[in-house]
Amino acid sequence: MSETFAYVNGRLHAEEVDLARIAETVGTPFYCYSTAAIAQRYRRFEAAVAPLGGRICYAVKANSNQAVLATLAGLGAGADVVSEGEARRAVAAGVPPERIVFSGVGKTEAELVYALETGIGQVNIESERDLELLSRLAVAHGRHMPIAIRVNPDVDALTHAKIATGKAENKFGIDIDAAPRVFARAAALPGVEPVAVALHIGSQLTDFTPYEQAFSRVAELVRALRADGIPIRHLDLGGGIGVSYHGGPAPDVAAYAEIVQRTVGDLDCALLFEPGRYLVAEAGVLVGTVIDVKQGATRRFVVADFAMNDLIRPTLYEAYHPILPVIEPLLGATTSVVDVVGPICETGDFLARDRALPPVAPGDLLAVTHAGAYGAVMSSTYNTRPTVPEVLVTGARWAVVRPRPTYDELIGLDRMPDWLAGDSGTR
Ligand SMILES: Cc1ncc(COP(=O)(O)O)c(C=O)c1O
Ligand SMILES: N[C@@H](CCCC[NH3+])C(=O)O
Repeated sequence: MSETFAYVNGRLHAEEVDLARIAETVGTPFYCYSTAAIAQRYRRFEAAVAPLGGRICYAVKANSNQAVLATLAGLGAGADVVSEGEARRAVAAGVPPERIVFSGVGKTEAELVYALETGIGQVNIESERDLELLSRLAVAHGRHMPIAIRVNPDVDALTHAKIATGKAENKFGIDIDAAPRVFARAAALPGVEPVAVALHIGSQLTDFTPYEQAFSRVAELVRALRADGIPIRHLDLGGGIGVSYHGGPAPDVAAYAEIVQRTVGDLDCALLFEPGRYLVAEAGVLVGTVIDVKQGATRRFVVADFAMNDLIRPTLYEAYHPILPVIEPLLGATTSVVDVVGPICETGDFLARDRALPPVAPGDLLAVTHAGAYGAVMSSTYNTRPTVPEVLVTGARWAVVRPRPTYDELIGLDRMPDWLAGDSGTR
């Protein structure tokens, strides 16, 4: 857990704010983010990569709340986006368009037009179709777009299969062996200027060996491209640095920077990094209330008011998130092994399985930690549960940065077709 979440007088705080106080006001469940934790991670990453000439474009997908984006923009971050929606979020939060990189498989024509009209700084090309379409649209709009071509280096990122992106069988990027041909085509096309090689091999990397392999392959490619007369000036090395969900030593960003230096440091390229999880995962907790504690025939269940629709990572990736009581347990309290589950009608609705927890009772507050990345952004309203509100803390101040919708707002998103609405409806 981040050091900015700690027990103070036996109550879990986010910086100087008592989480139980937020719960009284906002109700549960809610996400709570710490500005200090975000800033600390950002500065740590920046200190490691700035000496290499590296810039940071925060991967908006990890947590796209406007207040989080504005916090990171205020620290100097650009943004890595994968949809027009994310680009619009970044711009609205104050990220200058020229500091936005537009990545992603399957960009639509409308999204590329948006990128051109908004002055987005760089588009990362993921296919030959992307390239041809962007060139045509750029010419039609009288624009000139710097591009990176994202290569797929066929490297095993040694992470969960659902979040590995750099193996040949994954949908991402262009096969690295085909890259020289695609770069040559890009150099010949009007409206686009291939200036960078991009890659992103996966998420939640804790062993950095795959970076070493992938970056070495990219260095070889850059030398080959330059020999072909294509002046690569930038490298976009993606994100993926993991965090320690189990509380062990955190993956060391200085060791990562050392690999970057060793593999691509002599290419005289400006470097761009797209960290997401590293900057925000440990900066967030999901707080909920225990509704019930029930003993099944073979297992004991702690049923809380947070669920898989609020934080889907345990269900989707068998991910481990620590869970702490908000009121500190007595020293030496005995623990028992429980499943922490939500109220959703799915067997897969769990936040933790076989977890040793101190005694909890209905009404107690629990905090799921390391929940700042891929938490709220992946939430849904399944079972017609209102999306979980988000709170941002700084020092002793806090604010709701995304309110919980009312049931009327939630249900009111639906529309009745005329044959069901009003007097003429037949039911
Ligand atoms: C292109 C790209 N860049 C950056 C990221 C950020 O990844 P992470 O949150 O693992 O740093 C992702 C997601 O994995 C991505 O797809
Ligand atoms: N959603 C994933 C990370 C995906 C990264 C996107 N490229 C997670 O929660 O771990």
